Amino acid sequence: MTYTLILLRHGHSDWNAKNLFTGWVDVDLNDQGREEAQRGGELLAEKGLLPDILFTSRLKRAINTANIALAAADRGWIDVKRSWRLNERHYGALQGKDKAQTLAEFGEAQFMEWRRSYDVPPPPLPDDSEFSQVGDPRYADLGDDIPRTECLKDVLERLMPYWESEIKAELRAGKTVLITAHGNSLRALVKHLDGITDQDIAGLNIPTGIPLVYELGEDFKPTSAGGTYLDPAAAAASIEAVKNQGKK
Ligand SMILES: O=C(O)[C@@H](CO)OP(=O)(O)O
Repeated sequence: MTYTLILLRHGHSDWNAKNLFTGWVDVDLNDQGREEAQRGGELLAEKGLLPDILFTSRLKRAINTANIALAAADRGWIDVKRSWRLNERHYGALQGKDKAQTLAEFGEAQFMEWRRSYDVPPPPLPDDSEFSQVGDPRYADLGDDIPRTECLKDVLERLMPYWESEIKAELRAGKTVLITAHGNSLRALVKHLDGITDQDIAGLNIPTGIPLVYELGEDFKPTSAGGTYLDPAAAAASIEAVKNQGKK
């Protein structure tokens, strides 16, 4: 008996196109992102991988990717659970900043430490910043625990309780689970699933809009390390593009 878990990173947003750090800022998909979501859903339908339940973050680029993909697979009716624990990593004071300008200003080592190190968060975002989420009603349940910045380790720590209690329960019940989330929240989950080291996770990037399927054993370990992208060639090209963000 294996469990089927499908991970889908949202398609391109307006801020991906503008090359800005996004984090918890609620930016919507652009036309390219909507097309990616449509293709993602078509791939699911082609392979007969039909989700029974959807988990998303509370951010509209993930919510809308899921809506479009599930409509394309005629699964728009499945139950949905949303959590801030699946949100993108809070990018702290980098939210809203241009990636190329940040690279030029701080140099490659600092830029990559902020982007991809496991345990070094960017400086915190002041509460009065236009890019802060403090006071946003959708995070009222977090009170003053709402993040002001996060490193990948912080994301893993806030994601794990949700994975353990909510997501695993649906897998255990035999449901095909779709998680539609973000580059860094999915990197955290993949790190956990594949047992990737704190060092090696720096080199792992998740492509936009391409379903990544994991078959998990009863111990929730992948039967095939790294899972399977439903369009491997498109995944490889997108991974390269994500890796090189900033170098434009
Ligand atoms: O800006 C962000 O929130 C993320 C994902 O788009 O960027 P990065 O890949 O640089 O971590």
